[in-house]
Amino acid sequence: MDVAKIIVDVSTRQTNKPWTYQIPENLQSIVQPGMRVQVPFGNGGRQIQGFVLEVVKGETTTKPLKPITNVLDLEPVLNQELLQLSARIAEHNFNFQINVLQAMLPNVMKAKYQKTLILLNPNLIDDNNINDLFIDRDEIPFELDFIPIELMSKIKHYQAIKALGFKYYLKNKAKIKKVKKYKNKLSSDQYDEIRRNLNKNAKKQARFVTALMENPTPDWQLVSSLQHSYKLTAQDINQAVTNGWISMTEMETYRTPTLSSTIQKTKPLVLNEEQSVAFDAINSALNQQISTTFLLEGVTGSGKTEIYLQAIARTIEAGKTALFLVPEITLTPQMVRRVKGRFGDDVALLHSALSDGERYDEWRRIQRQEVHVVVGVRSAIFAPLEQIGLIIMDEEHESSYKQDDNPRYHARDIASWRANRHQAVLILGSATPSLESRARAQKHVYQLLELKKRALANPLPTAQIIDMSEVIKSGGDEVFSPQLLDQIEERLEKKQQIILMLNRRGYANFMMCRDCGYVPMCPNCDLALTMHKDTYRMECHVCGATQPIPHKCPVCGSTRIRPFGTGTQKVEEQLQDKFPQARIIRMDNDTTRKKGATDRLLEQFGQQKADILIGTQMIAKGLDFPNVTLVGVLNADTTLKIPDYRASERTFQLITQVAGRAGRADKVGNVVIQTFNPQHYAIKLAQNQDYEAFYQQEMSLRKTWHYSPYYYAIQIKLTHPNEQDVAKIAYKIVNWLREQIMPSTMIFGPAPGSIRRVKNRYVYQISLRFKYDDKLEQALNLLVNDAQKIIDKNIQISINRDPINL
Ligand SMILES: Nc1ncnc2c1ncn2[C@@H]1O[C@H](COP(=O)(O)OP(=O)(O)OP(=O)(O)O)[C@@H](O)[C@H]1O
Ligand SMILES: [Zn+2]
Ligand SMILES: [Zn+2]
Repeated sequence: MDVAKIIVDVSTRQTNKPWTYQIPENLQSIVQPGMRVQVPFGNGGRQIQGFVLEVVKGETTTKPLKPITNVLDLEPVLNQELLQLSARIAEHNFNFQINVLQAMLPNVMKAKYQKTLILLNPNLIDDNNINDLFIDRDEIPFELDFIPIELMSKIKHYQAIKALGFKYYLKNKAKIKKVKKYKNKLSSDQYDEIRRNLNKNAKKQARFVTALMENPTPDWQLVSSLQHSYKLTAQDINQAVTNGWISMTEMETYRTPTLSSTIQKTKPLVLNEEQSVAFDAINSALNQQISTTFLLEGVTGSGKTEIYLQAIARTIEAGKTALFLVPEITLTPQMVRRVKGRFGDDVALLHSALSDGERYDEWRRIQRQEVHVVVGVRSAIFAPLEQIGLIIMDEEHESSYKQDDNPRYHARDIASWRANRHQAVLILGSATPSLESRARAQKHVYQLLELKKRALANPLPTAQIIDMSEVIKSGGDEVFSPQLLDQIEERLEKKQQIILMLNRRGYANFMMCRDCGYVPMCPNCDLALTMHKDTYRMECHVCGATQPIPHKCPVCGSTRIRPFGTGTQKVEEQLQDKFPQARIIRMDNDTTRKKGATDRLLEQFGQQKADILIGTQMIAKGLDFPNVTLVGVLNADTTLKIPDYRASERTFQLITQVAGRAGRADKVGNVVIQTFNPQHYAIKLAQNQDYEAFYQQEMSLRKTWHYSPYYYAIQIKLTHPNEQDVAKIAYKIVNWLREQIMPSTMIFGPAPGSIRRVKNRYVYQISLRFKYDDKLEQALNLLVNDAQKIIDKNIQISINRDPINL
């Protein structure tokens, strides 16, 4: 018998393994590894989606096997490389393999299920309300729109006596977009004759036939443009088909993402000396086809992007493909322009601002090997490119490369695995590399390439630190220091542009009663609710619970209940008050929510339709506007207060990056850094953009405290509805682990989670730190897969390697 090993679409520990199914006769020549299939699962005969990992011919089995119901693809959607990668990622990060497989594909290829209620035996039903449901049909969708909730207990009863039953459907959401196209069927002479024989009043038809006569169609043409140009209705077109004037067909088309304006074609620049040295090293690795990882450490504005582009060009010339990762969608519009400007339609885009349909179509262009270059965010690391010659990770230090939620993974690990498999070159680029990458370069695991000067030999901006406690002591403004105001005024006069950043990371926009200190909290989680002005609600960022914004304190009745901390919108208002003539663009979550908004706002700023760009950390990276000469960091230190050992690193990176937006072309740039911690080393070293000094200092602290990159970290999170139980279980697990893993591995905790309760479940954490432990991965996979069975069925365990938030 032919069988298939299949990963099924059920995310539980018990199902997280390949299941064996029989391949029925009619599917034997079709089913291949990497295809999505429909299979029955469990006792209810429920139909679900699965991924074929492996096909085994002529297997002898003792047990009867369930057969595959149907295939959902005619060709594999995942190749061998990605199938193998999915297993490796799942194991390394303690994920369910199904979640990894799904993350590798566009959203629309995820299964969508529908459940229906069916009438099995009408004779057994004596309830009129139930009978009414089935008056004109014997199957209805099992949804509240169709079934009143008060009938549920009766439905359960009839289901028990087999009068009613359920049926499950698996739907394919992946829709291919089609367009109508036409071709002429006749010769010019024939059209001419038709035209002459037309009735004198048939003016429109005459126009139509003339158009066909004068426009020969060697290829299929869009019907819509014909309709548009000659003002024809769908009926006119159908009539023409019936008359035998044209033939018509439906063809597949791609939904291509558009930008707000056209992209200028660009040519390679002549590299400066530092760039040439770096490029030559990369180029020779590309030629030798030996998998090499480069850390390209280049100060802001040093021209890293130009090196990427020229390396991509070489890769394409060699007949290979390139994968270019960028951190966040905000960075993408400018970067996309630069890549598309060089490589045009040879580029596919994968980022979250695309619609589902566009994403699916871009993915299919890659899958069919129609493009050589893919630009995308984190999940684009799964792009189904073959023949990869080059992988680039721009701003490699960015925490958004780590997916901290199911399925967990770090794009950098995957980039390195894929580069290895393809004998490809991997470039990690940044002005402020992660300490982990910089340390690997120190040990020659990565090859370090440095760009110490800006591309146009222009100086780095000079920066000034302002002590905000001094400003406030002398009666100044909390948001704008006099020094910053002076500089803004000066730039406005000179018609130069300004970028202001309000650092909101680790900064909650919550409400507080000024009289009794009451803060509105989430009823399910131990967390303050955050205010959202656009929706006029208080929202919980963890569980999504919402409430109206309170106008009166529910505890003491005071009306002095107000937002705590300053939002971008408020800062914008204050700024506009001070500089009524200034044109301001604000970029934050509220103004960039709409599709294409980021691109549009940045375009406006680039065309100098505004003087000041004010925003959250989303404006800190990658922007390249020549006329910006002043950058203001309004509150440098909010990131310093995050309870995370990376707080200093994040602060240093953020300030250095945003400061680097100033003076990138021919004008000298200035930076004003407002802070309450003017003596902090992260801030002082960011002032001079001195990455190497920061690296040295931070590394010695990390060593002292046993943190990354000296030690790896893994965090185990346990949740349970009962607070005492979770604590007891946590201690049990620690004792068990002690026996399984190497003695050199340090175990911290258990301790209550930093948020004690989430979605009504109590949280406990255990942290592990280790340099090397070859028993750990296996022990943790065992724990995660079997804990519910062995320990307690209510416990939920998640394990996070190198967590972003400790
Ligand atoms: N060889 C060159 N000749 C002329 N101009 C160059 C050259 N290389 C780069 N530039 C220009 O210098 C500016 C800065 O380059 P780029 O944006 O690539 O720097 P970057 O290192 O990626 O910066 P950041 O890390 O700050 O985003 C750009 O406007 C770019 O067009
Ligand atoms: Zn109060
Ligand atoms: Zn909540």
